[in-house]
Parts: sequence; C-alpha cells; structure tokens
Amino acid sequence: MQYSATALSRPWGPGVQAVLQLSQPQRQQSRAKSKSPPLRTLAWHNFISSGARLHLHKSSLRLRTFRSSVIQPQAALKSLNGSAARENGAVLPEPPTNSGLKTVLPYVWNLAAGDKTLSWRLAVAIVLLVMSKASGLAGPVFFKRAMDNLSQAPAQVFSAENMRSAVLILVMASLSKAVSAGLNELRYLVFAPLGQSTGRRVGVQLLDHILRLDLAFHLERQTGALTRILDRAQRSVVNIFRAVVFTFVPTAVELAFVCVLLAQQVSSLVAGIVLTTFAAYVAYTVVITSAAAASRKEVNKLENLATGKAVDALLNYETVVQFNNQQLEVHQYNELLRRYQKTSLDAERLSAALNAGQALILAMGVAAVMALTGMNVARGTMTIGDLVLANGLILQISGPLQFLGYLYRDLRQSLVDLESLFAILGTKPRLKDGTVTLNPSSVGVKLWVKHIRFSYSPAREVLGGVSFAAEPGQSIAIVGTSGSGKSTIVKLLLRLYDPDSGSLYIDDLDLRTLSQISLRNTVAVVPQDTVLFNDTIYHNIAYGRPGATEEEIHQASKLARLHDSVKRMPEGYATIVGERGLKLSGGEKQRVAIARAFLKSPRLLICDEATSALDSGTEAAILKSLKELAAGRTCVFIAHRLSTIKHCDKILVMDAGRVIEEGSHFDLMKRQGVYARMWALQESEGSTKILR
Ligand SMILES: Nc1ncnc2c1ncn2[C@@H]1O[C@H](COP(=O)(O)OP(=O)(O)OP(=O)(O)O)[C@@H](O)[C@H]1O
Repeated sequence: MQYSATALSRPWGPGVQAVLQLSQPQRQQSRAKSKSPPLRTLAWHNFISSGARLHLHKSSLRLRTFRSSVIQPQAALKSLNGSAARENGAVLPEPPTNSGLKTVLPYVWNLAAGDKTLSWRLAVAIVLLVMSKASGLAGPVFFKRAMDNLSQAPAQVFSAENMRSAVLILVMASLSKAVSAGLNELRYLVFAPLGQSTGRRVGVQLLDHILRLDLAFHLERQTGALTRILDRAQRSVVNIFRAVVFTFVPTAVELAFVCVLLAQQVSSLVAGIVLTTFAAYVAYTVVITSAAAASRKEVNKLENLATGKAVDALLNYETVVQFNNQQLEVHQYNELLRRYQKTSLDAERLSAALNAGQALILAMGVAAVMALTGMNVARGTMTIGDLVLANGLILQISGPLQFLGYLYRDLRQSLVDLESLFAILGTKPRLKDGTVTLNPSSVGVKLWVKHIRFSYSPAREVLGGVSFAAEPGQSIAIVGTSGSGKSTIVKLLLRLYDPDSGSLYIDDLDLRTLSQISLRNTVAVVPQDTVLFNDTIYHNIAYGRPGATEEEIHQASKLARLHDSVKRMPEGYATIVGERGLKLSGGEKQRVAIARAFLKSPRLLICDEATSALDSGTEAAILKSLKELAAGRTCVFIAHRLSTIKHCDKILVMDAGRVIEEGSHFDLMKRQGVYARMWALQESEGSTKILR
C-alpha cells in the first residue's frame, strides 16, 4: 500500500499565486461562485464554507422579507442551546495531556459515548463483524472440502450426486466472499455515523475552547494554522475510529479465527508460522513507523506554516497588491513549500522502506507455510485440500494485514496531529473568569478606574498609573497622542487583559470578580473598523443580540439610520456582505455597528475612534446617531478629532500612558495647556469647522 503522492505536490501550491493575481472583482466573483479550486482547497475556506455554514443552515428560519436561505441568528441560537451548547460544557471529556494511544483511545471513546446510538450500533457492528469474518473464512474451508472430494478418485468414478455436491461446495466457497464483503459494508454503514459525530464533537470542543481563549493567544497565533489544526483534529479522530474499529479489532478477530482453523484443520506448526509472521509484520511496522513519526511532525509544522502564510497573504490581499508584493508573498510561500517538500520526501523514503519490508515478511511467511504443507502433501501426511486451505487462509489474512500497515501509519499520523489539538485544549485562559453578575438596569454604569499600570511585555510600560471615574450616564472622552495608551484602556475595560496593578470597577465591583459574560453583556463597543461577517446585513445587525425579534432589528437599524441604505440595496437585508461584489462603505459599516449597539442596549458604550475614518459629512451624520445611542448611558469616547468630543462631561488628555490633563472642554480651554494647543492646531487645520 503506497502513501499518497499528492502529499508532495499540494494542490494549492500554484493556486495562491493565481488567486493573488486576480483583480478584486474577479476575486469577489470567484468567492461568490465558490468554485475556485485554489480557494476551495484551502482548509480555512473549507471550514468556513462547510463547517460554520452547515451548522447555521440547519436553523434557517423563514422571514417574509428575506431570502429563505438566510440564516437567522435567533434560530441559530436556539439550535445552539439545543445541541452545541450542551456539547460545549461538561459533557465533553477532558482532553488528555499526551497523545499516546493509551490515553487517546479513552478520550475518543468518551467522545463517542456522547452519541446515544453508540450501544446499539456497537452491538450490531460486533454481530456483523463476526458474521462477515466467519463467512469470509468459510470460503477456504469449502475449497478444502471440494479439493479433498475431487482429489479422492478419478473423475470417471464420480457419481452424479458426488459431482453435484462438489460443484455446490465450490459455488458456496465463491459466494461466501461476496457475503462477507456485503456484511462488511453493512457494518461500515452502521458504525460510520459514530465516527462522524465524534469528529464533529472534537471540532465543536476545539472551536469553543479557542473562542474562549484570551486576546493574547489569538494575537500570537495565525488564523491559517489554527484552522488547519481544527481541520486535522476532526480528520484524525475519524481516522483513529476507523483504524481501531474497522481494522485493528476485526483483523485481530480474523487472525484468531485463522490460527484456530489452521491448528485444527492443518497443523499447529502452520498456525505457529502464521502467528510468527503476523508478529514480525507488526513489530517491523511499529519500529519503522515510529522512526517516521519525527519527520511527519516536521512535515506537519511546515504545512501549518505554509498554509498560515497563504491565508495571511489572501486575507491581506489589498495590502499585498498595493505594495506590489505578490512576488514576495509567493516567494516566501514557495520557500516554505520547498522545505515541506524536502521533509516530506524523507518521510516518503521511510514509507517506501516500510512497504518493501512488509511485503518481504509476508512473502517469507507464505513461502514457509506453502513449503511445509507441500512437503507434507508429498509425504502423504496432508491432503491437497489442506494445502488449499492453508493457502486460502493465509491469503485471507494477508489482505487486511497490508491494510493494517497502512492504517497503523495513518494512526500514528493522527496521533501526531492530535498533539496540536491537545496542546491548544490544554491552554488555559490567562484571565480567571469571575462569578459576580452585574444587575440589569436601564441606567448607565458607575465607572471607576483606579491607578492602573499595564504593560504588554516587561520591556515597556504602556499605562503608568491611570485613574478616572464616571457617574452613571456621564460621558468621558480620552484624547491624546498616538500610542499614548487610549485603546489599551478600552481593552482593560473589556477585560481582554488585567492591569498589572490597580483596579477597574463597574458599579463598585472589581472587573476581576465579574463574570465575563455579564461584563460583555453590559458593554457595547463601536470600533473604528467594523469587521462584518460574510453573511446578510440582517444577520450582522442581529449579531448584537441574537435573541432579538425581527421588529427590534428593524427598529435598531432605523435608529442607526441604516434602513434607508438597506432599502436601496438589491435584496435589502438579505444581501450577503462580501459576496456578489457588495461592499458597504465605511459609513454604512459604522451604522451596522451602531445598530448592533442599539440592539444590545448597553449600560456602558465605548466608541473607539468610531468616526475617525469617515469624511466630515458622514461623520456628522454618524455622530448624530451616536448621540442618540449615548443618551442615558455611561460612555467612553476615544477620539482624535476634538470637535467630536467637546460636549463630553469629562475629557482626559493622555500622553505616554499618563493622564496629563482632565476636565470639561471649557475647563481645559481655560487652562491653556496641551488640550487648548491641540484644539487650536486642529482648528487651524480646519478639521473642526463643519461640526461646531
Ligand atoms: N497587543 C499588543 N502587544 C504589544 N504592544 C501593544 C499591543 N497593543 C498595543 N501595543 C502598544 O501599546 C502602546 C499603546 O497602544 P494603544 O493602542 O493603546 O495606543 P493609542 O493611544 O490607542 O494609539 P492610537 O491613537 O494610535 O490608536 C503602543 O505603543 C502600542 O504599540
């Protein structure tokens, strides 16, 4: 059995270059059609188009005004509560700390045990297994009978009845193979859904875990590499299932049958030779495969790197093209593929040695059995039927043996793949979740940031003791030089990081004691760049509160003044963002973000340079919506254009991680300090004129 040669020439090799050379409209077209081989073959794309979509599709809920295929978040949430959420919790087994077979098997078994059909499927599969093996082995036994009958006397001495029975036995011998194959397929059909559902559970557990890990983890990891691990983990679990359930156990059962039959019908010596051949075959396979495991690990690592590189280039397509760096990207990708190819070849060489060695061991075993039985037939201590039986049985077991070798390698590979899975599942979030929940209330939160110091790395402190407070319903603006730590404060407010010292309080509760779900239910962020899901506009708005009704979603979109733009679009809310060439403008995207925030109805609203990328006209319109959204809520605005925050109750001016001025616009102007100078500068540049 040969290893697939395609491992050496990844189909997406030249594909990346082809994709990068497409123009933007061509790319959109290719994405819309979803037929582009280079894109389609990438694991991340597969995942996005199959895994994620598939799950949501089940829950599609028809709405009068939308296309029937549009996925409704409410329904998706319902389905989540019903199935995935159950799997996201304690029901799934704890991942093992290493990827040895002894530890992986119980893990896979526990995953499979989550399927309620496990017991009956297992019982039926065992019955079918025994029946299939028995009928497969009946063939050689029938042949032996027929041979013994036919070789007893010359043909002319045969009675018609003897002739009929010999022919019947030969026909039955031939048919038993077909019956065995049929039963085997049936067993596969009965058991296959278990393998699939176990693979799905691993995927769900991994994605759930990854989405719960800290921002720091995600910043350190490449999305491409993560999706690859996700893809491989599911495949590996299915492979382990297939290898153990469909090959190792059945082959062991078959070997036992063969040895018993040989010992009974032929001789114990022949049975001993078969057992020894089997042991030598297995030992050789294990030794060589273990040696190949190290190079397989390296192959995996390089494959992850190459995929990560390709995905990065594709995600940053516009930047790549703007800097004319297609060649650079392709060159770097090619270098990684070259290393991948070289390491793959080393693994293939070991693989070839394994195949050749296995064939030699089998041939030696068959030769020894045939020579021994042949000599015994010549001596008259065995019949021709015994020779046929020994030959038939050894052929019967050598088929699965070859497959066993291949699957053992597959199993080792799967165990190597699972190492990355377990490493991720074993990564614990650095932030410990709290348990306290904030009271739901219609008024804004009370905010208190008390002398926080923070650094991303020990080399540099980003916040050097920042303090401020806001009463419920007050608005606070944070302005200052680039890199002074404004966005870092937002990250701390969202508890994406904890401060090194000092504390943040909401309603007098330390953020560290709050449950993250409660905290994030209380806060909404309107960021500078709103990233939309590749889904309908409706879905993107509903994302703000997946349980919201259709009416509420319409209302939110009206409040964000998105309704009018949507009406002008070909299919309104059902228009898929990113597909069919639809590209929302910066202002429209911000409106989606504001509609989401309206829907969420947060007690604390954070706008992180929400309008800085917009032209003055659009900015003025968005600011109107934001003002309505902010009413009655506690707000934190981060802005560069001072005109947009001059009405805030309090303005903090930051420089190098410290608050250097604080007060209302009025106070700060009177002070004639940094803020007043910034204002004067911006005014002279004319950036404030349309808004005052
Ligand atoms: N994840 C990170 N890892 C390491 N350093 C970071 C990280 N995020 C931000 N920084 C650094 O922390 C400092 C403060 O960044 P921050 O984004 O808070 O500044 P800012 O005041 O919001 O800047 P701007 O106005 O340009 O958005 C910067 O020097 C930045 O390079």
